[in-house]
Amino acid sequence: MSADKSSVCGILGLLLHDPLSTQTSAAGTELAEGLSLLQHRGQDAAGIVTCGSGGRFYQVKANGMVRDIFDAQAVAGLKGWMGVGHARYPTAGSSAQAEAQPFYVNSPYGIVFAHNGNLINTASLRQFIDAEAHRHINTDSDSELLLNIFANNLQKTGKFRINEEDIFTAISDLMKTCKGAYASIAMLAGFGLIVFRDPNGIRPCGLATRAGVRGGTDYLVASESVVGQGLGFHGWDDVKAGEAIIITRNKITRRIVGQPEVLAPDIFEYVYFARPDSTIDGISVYRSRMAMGDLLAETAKKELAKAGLNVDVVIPVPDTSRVAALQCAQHLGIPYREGFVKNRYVGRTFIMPGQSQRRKNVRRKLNAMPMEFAGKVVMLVDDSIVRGTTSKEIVQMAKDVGAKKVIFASCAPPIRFPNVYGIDMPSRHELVAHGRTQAEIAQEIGADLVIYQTLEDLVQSCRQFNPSIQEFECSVFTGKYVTGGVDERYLEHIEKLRNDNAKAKKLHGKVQEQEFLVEGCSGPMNGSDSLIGLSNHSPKVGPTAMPSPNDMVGLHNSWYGS
Ligand SMILES: O=P(O)(O)OC[C@H]1O[C@H](OP(=O)(O)OP(=O)(O)O)[C@H](O)[C@@H]1O
Ligand SMILES: NC(=O)CC[C@H](N)C(=O)O
Ligand SMILES: [Mg+2]
Repeated sequence: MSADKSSVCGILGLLLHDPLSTQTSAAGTELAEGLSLLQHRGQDAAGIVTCGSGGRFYQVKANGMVRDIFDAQAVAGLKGWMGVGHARYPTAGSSAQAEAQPFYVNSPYGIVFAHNGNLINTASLRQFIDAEAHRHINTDSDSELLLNIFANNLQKTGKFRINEEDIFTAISDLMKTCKGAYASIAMLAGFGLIVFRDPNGIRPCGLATRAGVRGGTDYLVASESVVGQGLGFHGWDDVKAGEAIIITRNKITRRIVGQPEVLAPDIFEYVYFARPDSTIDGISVYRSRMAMGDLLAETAKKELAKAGLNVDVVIPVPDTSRVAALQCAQHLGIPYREGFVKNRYVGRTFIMPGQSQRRKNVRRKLNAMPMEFAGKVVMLVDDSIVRGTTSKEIVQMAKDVGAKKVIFASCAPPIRFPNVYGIDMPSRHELVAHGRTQAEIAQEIGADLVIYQTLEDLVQSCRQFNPSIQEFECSVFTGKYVTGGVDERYLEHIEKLRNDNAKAKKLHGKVQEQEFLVEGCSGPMNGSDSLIGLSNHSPKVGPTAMPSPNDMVGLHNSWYGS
């Protein structure tokens, strides 16, 4: 993962009570700010859609980083009192701009939709949507499918105006049909926000409130609590597994609609994805990483004694592992040193399919300080070893600057299986631990010894802060998928999508698509874009591309503010 940093998504929803905000870009401004606090979750594309007077939607979305897409001009066009945002790293379909979120469908009622997660039964859903629901799906994105299942369930009521019961029933039916992970936010034109989390609550999502500027309550929904804190919201509350929440200007209604509602949050959020200053399902990410360091130290003590090694210094692999490495060093009573300095100005290298490019990128990103390594037995601590690209390169760098011996310790157990719930883990054969013993992994990355956290200790690092959580989603370590229903055919399918060759091909396709756009033709469009023709696509190519806000053709809506 080192080349792309994160490979999950961030979702965000905001509803302001202030009636005057209908005419301003107050919500759009805060959404852009909030999205920048979720940037670590996905750097491929970002989008915001707001809803203004008359239920009209305004949209800005593009490939690239939040700060590049949402400049003052873009934000100024995002008018309205509520909105939805998304920062994307694709796990299904491609990274084409047409698959950037939020998605939109005009029928019924006008729905905007953002999704974090991944569906595992897309083939049968696609068949249903096509053959039975007769709805058009224009991309390979699973999120567009999820939106259309939701829209179809609402449409089935046949009502001009739906009520809360109808919405809860639609989501309950969706949860029976859609398998996989989904933390989702839907915005109904002129009405409000609808939030739901799959029956295992695999991906994180919570909400918070604050007093509105002219009275009433403002609502925020986001993947991580850090957004609430950053925007001045209080009382962070996680959406429960299988829960659906309807938020309007005047009221919030919550109900568990999914079965079996066994919370099993993805443990990798704590290991790597989430920001340390977030709390997810009642567990501080920071504290869980400290605990990972403590428990890793216990395992390290045993393994080092077995190998007859005495460590001189503990060095983290920046950034994520710092918290755990410091704690591990303290627990072992061994000095902690920042032996690697990270160049924080190396931006994301836009989609890196090749292994050689990834390796170069590690060297560009990290630099070793010789005095911390020379003549020493060093223990490097990282949060996880995925492909082994970072560890291999880093071990070599440590040796190049004179380390006597290099021990590599991981806060997570060996990763041997792909993730199917919204993390773009590489294909099995690209995982360095797949089919290798611990000794073989050490040999592969060039370390004198590799130490892994046990799964039991990793679970304990998180669970001790919220013992009510009975289960965590740990399939990347165990191959056991919490939802069931992941068969070998599906795994083969995602392997084909995720291996380096496939990504290289996609990249090629993307370049072609961009060239296509330069010539002024339209690329693939998602639902809404078919209404607004080309305007969703930036006429420019490259990271500086900046779309102008689009006035999406919204239905005139009498729910609010028309
Ligand atoms: O085995 P690999 O395939 O190399 O992947 C594992 C590495 O990737 C991540 O770091 P990254 O540089 O993405 O982010 P960070 O700065 O948050 O640690 C993670 O923290 C590991 O260091
Ligand atoms: N990482 C994610 O949550 C991605 C969401 C969705 N599956 C997509 O590919 O756009
Ligand atoms: Mg790292």
